[in-house]
Amino acid sequence: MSTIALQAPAIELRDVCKRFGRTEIIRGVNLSISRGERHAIIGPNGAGKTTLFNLISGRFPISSGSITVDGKSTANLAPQEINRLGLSRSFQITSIFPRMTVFENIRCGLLWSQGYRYSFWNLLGRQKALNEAADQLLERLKLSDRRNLQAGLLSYAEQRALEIGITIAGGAEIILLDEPTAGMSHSETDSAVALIRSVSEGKTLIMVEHDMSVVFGLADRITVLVYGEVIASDAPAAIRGNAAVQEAYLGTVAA
Ligand SMILES: Nc1ncnc2c1ncn2[C@@H]1O[C@H](COP(=O)(O)OP(=O)(O)OP(=O)(O)O)[C@@H](O)[C@H]1O
Repeated sequence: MSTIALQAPAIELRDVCKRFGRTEIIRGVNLSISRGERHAIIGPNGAGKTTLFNLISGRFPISSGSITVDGKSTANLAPQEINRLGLSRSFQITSIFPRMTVFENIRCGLLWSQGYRYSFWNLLGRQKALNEAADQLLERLKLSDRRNLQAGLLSYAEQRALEIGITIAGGAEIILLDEPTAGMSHSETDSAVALIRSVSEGKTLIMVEHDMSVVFGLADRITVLVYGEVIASDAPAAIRGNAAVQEAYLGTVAA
């Protein structure tokens, strides 16, 4: 790896715009996220947070501007190619396989990240190293005792934990989590925060989250998006004290 690449931010967006038809949803976003940073993107409903994730992860092409992951341009790259640059994302809606066991879901995440597809399942499923890696990950997720249960039978919070596991299974250095604690009780949220803290240790974490206790408890830096524009990007204390942010967003939620 070159020195330039070593110094590059994990993610950099320059003047990124996204239009759907004539509507401009993301309007000239500049954002630089350092390696190892835990970064939260907050803002009112419809501000464009998920769209931003979709642009970073390559689900949608940008209309103009540029995005780099680890110093490399993602222009014209498919989501799986961006994934191979070391970026992995979760979705707002759970994307687990409900009829497969918890163990099989994790093993699937590991296989997928290694570039294999389901047709290789049986052949590779016997591999001892793969099974061991899956079991280790289940332990980190505190789901070992659910190993052989159909994933669809897990509690909602456990399903979200499993999803985080699938997201990190490939060892990605940059993890994008979309509303990881949505729909959870206080105690479930506390467990999810502990899990996210542990799995993102030493990695770059970017999350979209509405729960301000999660945001202010986890993030090193917070970006506030309003109507597709960044109105502030700063340390949590500065965000909390920012009058424009208070007016546009924090005044309306418990922070
Ligand atoms: N594929 C699409 N086609 C057209 N419009 C879209 C598309 N995806 C999102 N939008 C619009 O872009 C705007 C931003 O949506 P987005 O889901 O990114 O907001 P958000 O900040 O994540 O909101 P929330 O907090 O409610 O999840 C919305 O007005 C939405 O209707």
